[in-house]
Parts: sequence; C-alpha cells; structure tokens
Amino acid sequence: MNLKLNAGYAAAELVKDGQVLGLGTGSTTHYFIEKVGQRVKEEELELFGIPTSYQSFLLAKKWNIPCTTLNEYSIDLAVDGADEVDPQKNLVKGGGAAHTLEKIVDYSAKELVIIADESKEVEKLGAFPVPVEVIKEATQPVISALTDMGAEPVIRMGVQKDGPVITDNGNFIIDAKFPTIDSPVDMEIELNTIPGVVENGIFTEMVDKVIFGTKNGLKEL
Ligand SMILES: O=C(CO)[C@H](O)[C@H](O)COP(=O)(O)O
Repeated sequence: MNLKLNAGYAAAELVKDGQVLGLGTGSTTHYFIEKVGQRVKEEELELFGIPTSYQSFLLAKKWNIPCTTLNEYSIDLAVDGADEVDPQKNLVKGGGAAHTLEKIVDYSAKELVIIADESKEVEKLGAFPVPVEVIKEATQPVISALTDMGAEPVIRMGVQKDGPVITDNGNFIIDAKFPTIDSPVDMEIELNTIPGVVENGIFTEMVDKVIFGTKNGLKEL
C-alpha cells in the first residue's frame, strides 16, 4: 500500500476549477501534483501552480499545469509535505531543502493542507533535526549560535555530489538536532534571529488540515 500516494491523491480531490495552487516539494507532493495533472487533462481544469522548488516546477511542467509566482497571483490552496507533524499541527519541514520558499508559499495561502504518511505523526517535534538555511558566509557563526542554543548542528552534505547541499536559493543547509523542542513557536522565532539564517524548517500556526495516509486508510487532523 502506497500511503504517500493515498494522501496525495486525496488532497488533489480538494482542488477546484479556477484555483491558484501552492505546490509543495517532496515525494508525497509528487503524487498530489501527478493527480492534479491528471485532473487538468481529464476534466479540463483551468489552474495555476506556484511551485516551491525546481523539482515541483518541473513536475508541474510535465503535467501541463501552468506556473506563475506570488508576485502575480495569491494562492487559494497550498498542499505540502512534512517531516514531522505534532498534534497542534506544528511541523518540521525542509528534508528536501526547500523550506524557505515552502514557508513563503504555505504562509500566504488562504488554505494550507499538509499530506504525509503516518510515520510523520509525532507527539513532539524534534527527533528530525531542524533544517536551517544559511547564507554560505555565515555558516560557522550560525553553527556556533546553534551550538550555544544546545543543538548539534551539521552541514548537510550532498548524496549525488561531493560537498554541501546547495539550495535553490544558492545557500547551505545546517541540520540542527536539539535535545528537545518545548515551544515550537518560540524556537521558530529564535532561530530566525540569528544573523545569516535565511529561514528555518519549523512551521507553526499556519496549517488548516493534515491528511495522513495510514495502513487503515486516511486520517485527518
Ligand atoms: O519539506 C519538504 C521539502 O523541503 C518536504 O515536504 C518534506 O521533506 C517531506 O518530504 P516527503 O514527502 O518526500 O517525505
């Protein structure tokens, strides 16, 4: 059973003709975009997508979903993935290094739906290290500041390339493992006060609905 596909396809059924969609990044939103693309073809829907990464842009292009930007249109519905989801619908995101544009797109959407398989549901955020996008020149100062905050920070390395991962914005990612995240809201704000931090992967107070694919069917938060 493909739990990510089930969640992604369910979210695609929420899409209405004429909407502007925020297109999240990752292996779960892959299925959302795929199903939206099929609906565009079969039902002749007129939609616009606002992608959160080159990955999503290319996928939207493959499925003939016309793309635009936030400077032209506002978003009716954004659908995005997550690395962790807590009971208050706070998230850790950025496993795909796209969290900066994802946060901008998700935050500005009238409605934000998160899709994930059941492994992403947690009681408390923090087992997944918090991705922090940094200006390259600020890497060591940010690592020091994160260490002072109690984290174990590591520069994310490429899998198919030597050296650090470079984001779509030309920056590095530092993955910061904290012993505990007691207040996601405070942590999200504090991380962004470190000079050189572009954006961090904690998302609070913006999710309307979560759709989990589980072995027993769909579950909504
Ligand atoms: O935040 C993200 C990318 O920056 C992804 O949405 C998150 O990593 C979940 O990915 P997947 O659906 O592949 O598990």
